[in-house]
Amino acid sequence: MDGHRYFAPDLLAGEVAVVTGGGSGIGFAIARDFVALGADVVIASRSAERLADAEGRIAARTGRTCASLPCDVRQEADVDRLREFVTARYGPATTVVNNAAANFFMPAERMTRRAFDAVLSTDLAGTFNVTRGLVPAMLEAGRGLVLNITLAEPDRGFPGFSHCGAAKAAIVSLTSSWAYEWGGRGVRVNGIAPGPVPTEGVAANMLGEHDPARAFAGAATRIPARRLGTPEDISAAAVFLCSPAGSWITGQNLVVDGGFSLNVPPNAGA
Ligand SMILES: CCCCCCCCC/C=C/C(=O)SCCNC(=O)CCNC(=O)[C@H](O)C(C)(C)COP(=O)(O)OP(=O)(O)OC[C@H]1O[C@@H](n2cnc3c(N)ncnc32)[C@H](O)[C@@H]1OP(=O)(O)O
Ligand SMILES: NC(=O)C1=CN([C@@H]2O[C@H](COP(=O)(O)OP(=O)(O)OC[C@H]3O[C@@H](n4cnc5c(N)ncnc54)[C@H](OP(=O)(O)O)[C@@H]3O)[C@@H](O)[C@H]2O)C=CC1
Repeated sequence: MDGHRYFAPDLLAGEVAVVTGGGSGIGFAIARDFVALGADVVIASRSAERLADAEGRIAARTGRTCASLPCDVRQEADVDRLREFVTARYGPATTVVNNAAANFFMPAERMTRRAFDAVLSTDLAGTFNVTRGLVPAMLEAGRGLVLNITLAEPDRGFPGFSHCGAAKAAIVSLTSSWAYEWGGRGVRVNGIAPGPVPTEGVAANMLGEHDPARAFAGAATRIPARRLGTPEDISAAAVFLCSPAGSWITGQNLVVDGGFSLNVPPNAGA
């Protein structure tokens, strides 16, 4: 079920959106639904093969095309190329979704500096690089949107994934600072904090030796809504925040998690 069926078909017409990590998981759903709702979309990540496959799947599902460009968000030169590509193809970006991320299980006492840097440079510096590259044109135009994919309450920590927790906490802080600094110039900045969504990225990088099916089933029992999230749950919130319906919302970190972050015991209120 695609999230776009809840929205007017031309809701995002006129928007030029860049979705990093748009070739897989949550980013793919956001890109697909933005395309379906009339936006011009460029998906960007490292793997050209993954991007080409995603472009094909988006065209098949929506009947509209998008564009893609290989881009490592850690590299400022790649982001410069991305800005030039988007501008030549569709005009300056009006929306950026900072979704690309890296994360893997690693006990804190075993974490090397290289492992820490691998995650911080992708998640935090990547979000900075892409936003810094694309926002000046938005400020010049007097309109724009930045949407960061974050984590619920990252200041409470993320045991086993402390590098990712630190990066996401910093991104939530950037969300507030940017929203304040750019609010008067027509640029809104928000976050979405997803709860557990069983993507391939999570299965491949976050579960260690655990069997993914068992781990996901166990996680579902700890969610008040009694189900895991879907990429469509997250893309529906992204569409809302990036549409005119969200025009007075800025500086927020919207938690979309079926109540997971409430820490309600599985049988409470049942
Ligand atoms: C139940 C529901 C729950 C649900 C839980 C709900 C909350 C989820 C919150 C967030 C979820 C996500 O972000 S999910 C997104 C997951 N997706 C991804 O991670 C994208 C793909 N990831 C990757 O490509 C890689 O993991 C990535 C880190 C980027 C690799 O980058 P690099 O190529 O620069 O890194 P490398 O040079 O290979 O390695 C750098 C160092 O990092 C270490 N390293 C790299 N990958 C590693 C790995 N998988 N496991 C251990 N260590 C790793 C290496 O050992 C190196 O350290 P040395 O050994 O010292 O040299
Ligand atoms: N799934 C979940 O439960 C949760 C996810 N999140 C967040 O949601 C977002 C999406 O996660 P999800 O869909 O699960 O994971 P995926 O692994 O599917 O997505 C990660 C994407 O990031 C891209 N990427 C990784 N490194 C780079 C890089 N250096 N430059 C450009 N692109 C890169 C990958 O593409 P490529 O390999 O081609 O570069 C991939 O498409 C992330 O920000 C994640 O932290 C937050 C909370 C929960």
